Amino acid sequence: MEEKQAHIRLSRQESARYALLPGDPGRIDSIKEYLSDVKELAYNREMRSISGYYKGIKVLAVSTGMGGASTGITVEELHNIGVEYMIRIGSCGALEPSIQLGDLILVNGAVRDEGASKAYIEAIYPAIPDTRLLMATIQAAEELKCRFHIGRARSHDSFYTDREEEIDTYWSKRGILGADMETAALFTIGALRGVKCASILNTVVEYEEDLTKNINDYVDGESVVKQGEVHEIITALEAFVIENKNNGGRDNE
Ligand SMILES: O=P(O)(O)O[C@H]1O[C@H](CO)[C@@H](O)[C@H]1O
Ligand SMILES: O=c1cc[nH]c(=O)[nH]1
Repeated sequence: MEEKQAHIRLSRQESARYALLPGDPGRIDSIKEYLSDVKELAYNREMRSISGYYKGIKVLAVSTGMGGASTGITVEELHNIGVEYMIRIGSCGALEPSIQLGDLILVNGAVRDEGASKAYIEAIYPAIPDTRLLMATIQAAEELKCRFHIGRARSHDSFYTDREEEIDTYWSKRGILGADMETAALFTIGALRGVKCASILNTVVEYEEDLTKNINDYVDGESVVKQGEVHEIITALEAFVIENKNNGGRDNE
């Protein structure tokens, strides 16, 4: 039996070609609803993992925790056990006024305003997704007919400095759609390791809305934010199906 990776506590035997990466370990429970033959694999620190099948394809779901540092560790260890495709299933605050709660952002580039990616390579290196995987997420979101936007995000390391409003205004005026904490590290470290990455963000805070405000918008009895989470999970899983088909169906069970 191969040794388990230090943090994710997984080995090659448990691995899969495809992985969903939520930040929040709690989101693993939502992902479970869409998989068959689910197995709980490990739960160490903020990294909780399951495996399961979607339309015959084996996938892992592994939470990264918050921020670039723990995301970088998760990406490295998943790469070590043979994962080739990773899609972040995240949440974000909108920086573009027209983006509504529950809208998805399919990220086509991220501002590297965090520390982890800079520990690897200078800031002029771009944080961009794998083009084909991004295209697969766009196709999947179109087929699902959910509300989505394609554009840039800003990944950051702080929530509560004295400059948050000023920073948000700055990036909002420069066409950045939303803010999260992990996408830039995922894209940068993933690309350096040859992993194909994409990031889908569900909007949980509208632009200039108070971060601590209780979210109370409901559609058909379901929170629009919860609906956005369902949309991002299905979009990512369908993107894996598209990618697998493009590769000749090599992972079909
Ligand atoms: O919901 P997740 O995926 O964790 O994403 C967002 O939520 C956390 C902050 O509340 C950060 O991790 C941010 O990127
Ligand atoms: O406003 C927000 C909400 C989630 N994640 C962020 O990074 N910012």
